[in-house]
Amino acid sequence: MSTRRRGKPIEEQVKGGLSKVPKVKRRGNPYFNRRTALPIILGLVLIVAVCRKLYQRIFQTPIIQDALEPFEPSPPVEIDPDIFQVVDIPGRGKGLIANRDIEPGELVIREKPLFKVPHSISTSPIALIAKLLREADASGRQAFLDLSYVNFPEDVDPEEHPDSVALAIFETNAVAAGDGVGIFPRMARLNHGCSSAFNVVYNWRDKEGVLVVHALKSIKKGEELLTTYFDTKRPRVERRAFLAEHYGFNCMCSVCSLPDAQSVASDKRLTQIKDYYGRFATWGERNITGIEAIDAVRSIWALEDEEGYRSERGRLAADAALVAASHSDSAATREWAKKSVEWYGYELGRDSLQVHEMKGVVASPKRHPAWGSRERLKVGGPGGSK
Ligand SMILES: C[S@@+](CC[C@H](N)C(=O)[O-])C[C@H]1O[C@@H](n2cnc3c(N)ncnc32)[C@H](O)[C@@H]1O
Repeated sequence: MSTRRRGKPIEEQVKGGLSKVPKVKRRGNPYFNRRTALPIILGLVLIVAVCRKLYQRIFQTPIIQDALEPFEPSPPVEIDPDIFQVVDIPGRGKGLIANRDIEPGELVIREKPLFKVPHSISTSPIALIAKLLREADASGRQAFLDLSYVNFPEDVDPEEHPDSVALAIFETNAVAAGDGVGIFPRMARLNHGCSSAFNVVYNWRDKEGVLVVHALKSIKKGEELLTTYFDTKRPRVERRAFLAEHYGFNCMCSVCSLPDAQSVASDKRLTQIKDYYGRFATWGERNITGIEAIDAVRSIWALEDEEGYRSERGRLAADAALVAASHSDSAATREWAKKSVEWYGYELGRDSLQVHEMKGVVASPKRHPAWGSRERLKVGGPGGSK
């Protein structure tokens, strides 16, 4: 079907209509005409460039890109091969147990995908996964087939339908990896915990083509390493329903098994955190002031401290730095950027691109790309009053 609009051809419309509109006479400028315009513009560009250089020299505020070397992934950090062991855990299948105390920010897994499936595919997923498995080497294929799976129809015999089993394994274990979804057999043994219960976070690094897992909190020897399978900032009843449907288990993590009164208090905090995130986002639409936006960030931080929720803080502090920079609050931009460096460091690694970028903001707040894009305002740093 044609998408062209019906109507008179444009020439006819112009002929009959536009020619009748009286022409507005252009005012002539004796100093600014076609002949003089180019040299004037070039002159202005030159003056601006010279002023900018002078300004940078006087105030020593090199732009972020100049202040730091361009980001290059550092050589892989060596991981202690015995940092955890894979063991059977009653009621959870296999899981990872720390063999020693682990510090926040420590790298525990760095893994290339066994294979990746793009977000949009033209063939059937079952056929694609079967093909990718055939292409994997024997040990990779075995590692994949050893993984657990759920939600397999009871009336179907797995022995007779190996391709359907492969799809179920994929659905139970695949995680986001840039432009696709990947299988990482070592990481896939991580079990789930909600809210304050998870202590490691995984993250895909596009430039390196690897998945990294860092400790978000200190983990004691003998403790289980737990990640989170989804955004758990919602009430227990909803979390459990989601996990039962998608992962086939009734969550009994330390947060889901809190006594009722404490669980209600935790649910309330998680809901409030989510609401404050929603409020914070409205600063983008100018519905709240920069001061109110920073207040929302402080409220999130305080509620998370109470809850023991530690994730996403690098990003939150980076967003607060953006608000502060937009309102030209240099001290606050730097303080929030410092927080961001610290928390991105735990969650994504001290060698991550995000830490590198936020170090640039700490070094030179006024060179934040959002600097001065809103009215001047003292919004305050993380230590300011609520
Ligand atoms: C990605 S796998 C994790 C590793 C898995 N336990 C194994 O043995 O390979 C996901 C599955 O692990 C189990 N699982 C994960 N977290 C759990 C938890 N907190 N409690 C019970 N089972 C859990 C569920 O069966 C889930 O479908």
